[in-house]
Amino acid sequence: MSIRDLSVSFDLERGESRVLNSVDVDIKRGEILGVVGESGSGKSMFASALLDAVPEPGLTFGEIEYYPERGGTVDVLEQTEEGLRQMRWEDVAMVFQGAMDSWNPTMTIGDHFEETLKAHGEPKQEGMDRARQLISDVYLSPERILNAYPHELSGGMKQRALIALSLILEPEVLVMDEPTAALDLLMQRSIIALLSELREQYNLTMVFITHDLELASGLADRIAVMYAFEFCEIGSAETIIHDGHHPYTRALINSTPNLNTPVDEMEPIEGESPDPVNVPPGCSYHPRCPLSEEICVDVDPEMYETDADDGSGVTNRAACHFWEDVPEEIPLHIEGVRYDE
Ligand SMILES: Nc1ncnc2c1ncn2[C@@H]1O[C@H](COP(=O)(O)OP(=O)(O)OP(=O)(O)O)[C@@H](O)[C@H]1O
Repeated sequence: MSIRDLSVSFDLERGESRVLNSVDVDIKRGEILGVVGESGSGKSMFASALLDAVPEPGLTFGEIEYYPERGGTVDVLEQTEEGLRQMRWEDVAMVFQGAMDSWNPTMTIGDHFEETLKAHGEPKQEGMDRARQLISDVYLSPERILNAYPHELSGGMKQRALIALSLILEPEVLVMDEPTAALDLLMQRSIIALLSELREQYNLTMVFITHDLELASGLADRIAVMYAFEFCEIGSAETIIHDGHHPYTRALINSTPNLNTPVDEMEPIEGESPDPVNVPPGCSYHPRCPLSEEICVDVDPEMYETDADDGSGVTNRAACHFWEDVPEEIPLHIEGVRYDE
């Protein structure tokens, strides 16, 4: 997918609320892009905008081009209702935040699979065979799950079943908004491992949205860090965790609690995340940034190339006037522990 100048705004009584501001990114076939940031930074808006599914009365601007494997180009924001309906699920599927609770309590899990197949005109027998395969792929028992009502399943089982359901129409891209929220650590890790396997097995491209940078680093090839409704840094997961060049990225790592961290070494990020109606001028992070100078108040920094290519074929970029000084000025106190190490 190629995303250019993607923005979302709401017209509020107190002014224009720009909850996604001019995001540019290319998502390569087969890659997993993690998007991380504080609560309210615009992550869900980015996810919804990718499917032109921003809640009313939000307006989405910019360009999203999706290149399906069958060839051609789909201009996502120019689709008719029917085009969008087809694209969602069949090309780009999404697991929304809190979707674990969106199962209809009066229907079995099997009914949900059947209904989805029917709504997209897919043959039932073949589709349900695929459902059984997908349910075993997510390490659940097909017979038990298909006949169960949602309330009979644990949170982790519901989430796994939901991931299976999202793949029923064989999408190429899976967008997931906080798919492991509300699950315990062990279950989070097992879902991350599962997503990794599914990517290989079904050749999926994934966008994985989370507030948890460590979790993202265990799964994603590349991580985009969101601050104030924009990407402030993007790079390989390795670079972002160990060698980020934006002060916010490093603050986020230093503020991440780790079981081995003594309480007095934890560093919560001072100040508040911005209000979308009143984003600070210049660099939006300047009011909270320890390196802030006059230029940061006056000039919105461009995305600087911080290292052309760290060997992974990924170019890392950070929107900071002082990106060269950041690693020395803001040391990482808390070594990020990657889940896959
Ligand atoms: N329906 C809406 N109308 C107007 N503003 C909204 C609406 N939904 C969300 N917002 C605002 O959009 C901004 C971005 O919200 P978003 O849900 O994308 O954040 P997030 O990073 O996903 O946060 P979280 O991790 O808490 O879900 C927030 O300031 C929020 O208040």
